[in-house]
Amino acid sequence: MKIAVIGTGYVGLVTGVALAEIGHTVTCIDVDPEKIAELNQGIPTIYEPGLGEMMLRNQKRRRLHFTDQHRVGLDGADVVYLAVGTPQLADGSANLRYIEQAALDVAEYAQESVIVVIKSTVPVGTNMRIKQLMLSHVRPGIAIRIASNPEFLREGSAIHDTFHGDRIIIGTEDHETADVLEEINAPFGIPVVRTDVSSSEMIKYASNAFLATKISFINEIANLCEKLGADVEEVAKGMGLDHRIGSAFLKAGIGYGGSCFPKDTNALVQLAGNHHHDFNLLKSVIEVNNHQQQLLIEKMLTRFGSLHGKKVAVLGLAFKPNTDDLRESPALVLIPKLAELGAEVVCYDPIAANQGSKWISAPAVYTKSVSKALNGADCAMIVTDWPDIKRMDPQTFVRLLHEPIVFDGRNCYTISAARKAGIEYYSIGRPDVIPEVSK
Ligand SMILES: NC(=O)C1=CN([C@@H]2O[C@H](COP(=O)(O)OP(=O)(O)OC[C@H]3O[C@@H](n4cnc5c(N)ncnc54)[C@H](O)[C@@H]3O)[C@@H](O)[C@H]2O)C=CC1
Ligand SMILES: O=C(O)[C@H]1O[C@H](OP(=O)(O)OP(=O)(O)OC[C@H]2O[C@@H](n3ccc(=O)[nH]c3=O)[C@H](O)[C@@H]2O)[C@H](O)[C@@H](O)[C@@H]1O
Repeated sequence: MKIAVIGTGYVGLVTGVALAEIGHTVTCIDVDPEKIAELNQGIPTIYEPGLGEMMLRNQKRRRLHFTDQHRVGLDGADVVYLAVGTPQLADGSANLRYIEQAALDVAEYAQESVIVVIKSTVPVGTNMRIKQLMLSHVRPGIAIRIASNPEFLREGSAIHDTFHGDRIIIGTEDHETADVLEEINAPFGIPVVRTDVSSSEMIKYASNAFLATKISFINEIANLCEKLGADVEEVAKGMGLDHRIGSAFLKAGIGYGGSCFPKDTNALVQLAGNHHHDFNLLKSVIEVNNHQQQLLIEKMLTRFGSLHGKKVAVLGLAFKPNTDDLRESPALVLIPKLAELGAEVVCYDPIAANQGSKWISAPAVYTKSVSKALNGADCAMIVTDWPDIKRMDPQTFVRLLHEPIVFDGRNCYTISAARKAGIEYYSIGRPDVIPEVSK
């Protein structure tokens, strides 16, 4: 079975590498020649634990190839995965320009009948529209079979998720196509769920929207806990033990970010609206998240009155640990706001520090040294729960900050550890810690 993957972003690259690892011959295609040049030198273009070694291994086995030429990559392919971006348009809906172009690329170069698998997250109905688009452009006699096979990997644990996923969803129009895809995926040993194309497309949006809902729900509970003197970590633990609820995605914080939850929740609201369905619940989830991203600034203003002239050490830029991805990171909201309020900002991130100035135009200094960021600052703001930040002794704040005042958007330390260290500590959904001397 010869497989082509169009798009070598997060999903395309991980899909291509994983399919090669389980024994298939895969060619990954991207329009970006620089990306392809790096990949051909064995350099992974994304930061993802475990990806680099697996990629190199399969390049050496000659099972994994990269090209910027669609003609070369699609030559003789039996199955083509489309894994291009579906970013958000100004109105919140999904931009399908890239997936349409990728489909036209397949139609142009397909020499024989082909199965086209859409991995990208696309609104319900897109697979069938893409099929029609291809059929109207392929040479006569070539059959196109379509399959929706949404991706559920998380950045930072993409390789683990791909090999240990909970399910593989395959939405097709016919059993034969589903048989082929089930056979391709069999070595993963993950349960396969066969369904129709539209339901498969909806499973992806509904899953992301539900996870985002869990996060906004626990964040609302956290905000209420602060007012009522409860501790959200205790509440989440107590709730999560009920297996009907589950403990995952109940970590309160400064809101969800990343390339998918924000865009996919907006796209689902738009999709619903296009069909005269007002998705009020999801609108509230988004609203709660937007407010949550501002919360640390509100806490700082309450504490200091004004941030003018304050030196703030921002710990973490990435939208979550183990990735250098800043897409929709709360840092993109918080850093410009701090600068606007007159604060001097120094940002630390172990991996994403050099991305800072590419993403954020507000004045700020970026460093890969946590002590450089903290040294002499008036307070620290924790945006990403990187393991090294979580493992750090809270005494470090006492040693390095001008005053040991910490605003923690990720609840990295226990209340007792903060008390013991003698720091002034404001976290999410938990009691504030004010040392006696600061009172
Ligand atoms: N990033 C993630 O963690 C996840 C993403 N998804 C979905 O997967 C899709 C892809 O997301 P990412 O990998 O993050 O996208 P991305 O934006 O990082 O990468 C897309 C790649 O496709 C290439 N490309 C665009 N048009 C092309 C064409 N016609 N031919 C060849 N290459 C082309 C671009 O140059 C780029 O390298 C999106 O729909 C996203 O919602 C789903 C699950 C997880
Ligand atoms: O469609 C996608 O792109 C992917 O979106 C998410 O994956 P990802 O965005 O990589 O990261 P998550 O681990 O889900 O975290 C997303 C955001 O939610 C936040 N989060 C997560 C969990 C939690 O309990 N609390 C919380 O605030 C994280 O800090 C992060 O900002 C989903 O988890 C994947 O299943 C999905 O494939």
